[in-house]
Amino acid sequence: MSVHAIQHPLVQHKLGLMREAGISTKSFRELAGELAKLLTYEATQDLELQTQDIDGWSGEKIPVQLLKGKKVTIVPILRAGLGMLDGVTDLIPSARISVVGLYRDEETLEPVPYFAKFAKGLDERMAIVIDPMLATGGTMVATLDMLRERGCKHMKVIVLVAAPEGIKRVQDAYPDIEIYTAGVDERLDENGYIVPGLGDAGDKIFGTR
Ligand SMILES: O=P(O)(O)OC[C@H]1O[C@H](OP(=O)(O)OP(=O)(O)O)[C@H](O)[C@@H]1O
Ligand SMILES: O=c1cc[nH]c(=O)[nH]1
Ligand SMILES: [Mg+2]
Repeated sequence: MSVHAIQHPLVQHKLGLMREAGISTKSFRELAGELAKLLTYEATQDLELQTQDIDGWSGEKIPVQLLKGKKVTIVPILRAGLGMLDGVTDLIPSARISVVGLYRDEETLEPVPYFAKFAKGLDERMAIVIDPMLATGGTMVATLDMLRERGCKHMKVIVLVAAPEGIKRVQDAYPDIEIYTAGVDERLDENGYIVPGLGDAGDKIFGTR
């Protein structure tokens, strides 16, 4: 598995703004969407192209490079993953969307699933799982397990911030998966929050803090 920690100046700037303690819901939400878009650009660099002849403006046939039409499903993890969804669909507008709902139990830090609705034909699709936070990794591994159980063979992960502990947990369970992130942070605190992190991303996106 590779971890792609994107160093692009726009990515680092936007991530820096999101870390500000007093950030408004509006700004946090906007930045989450913008970062999701930039990370999607990075995560789709290996999509295959094929040459097709089209009618050009001059009346001549011209060869152009178009996407080969790999089927994609985007998988937002409720709630916080919804804050990234528009950014991803801006770049992959024809993708099917599979939604999973899991929350992290505050005491045990283990994921509790409460919703799942998947696109058809997962065995033929690349799944891009989106969630702002990869903390202990429990939620992400549970989501990848659900996809794998339904036949999905090609999965990628986009998170805004990842903790080393979460990366290791995903890596141990899914050695081949690629993770795209704006930041690999230092550690988890005693409550399982990423430090320096972003705080509770779901609460900040939905304004429920
Ligand atoms: O890596 P983990 O330790 O499993 O933690 C990460 C999960 O925790 C947060 O969700 P939360 O449980 O707060 O739910 P929410 O999106 O509804 O706020 C976050 O959005 C991830 O889904
Ligand atoms: O730092 C963290 C960890 C889990 N969930 C969050 O929203 N933030
Ligand atoms: Mg939350």
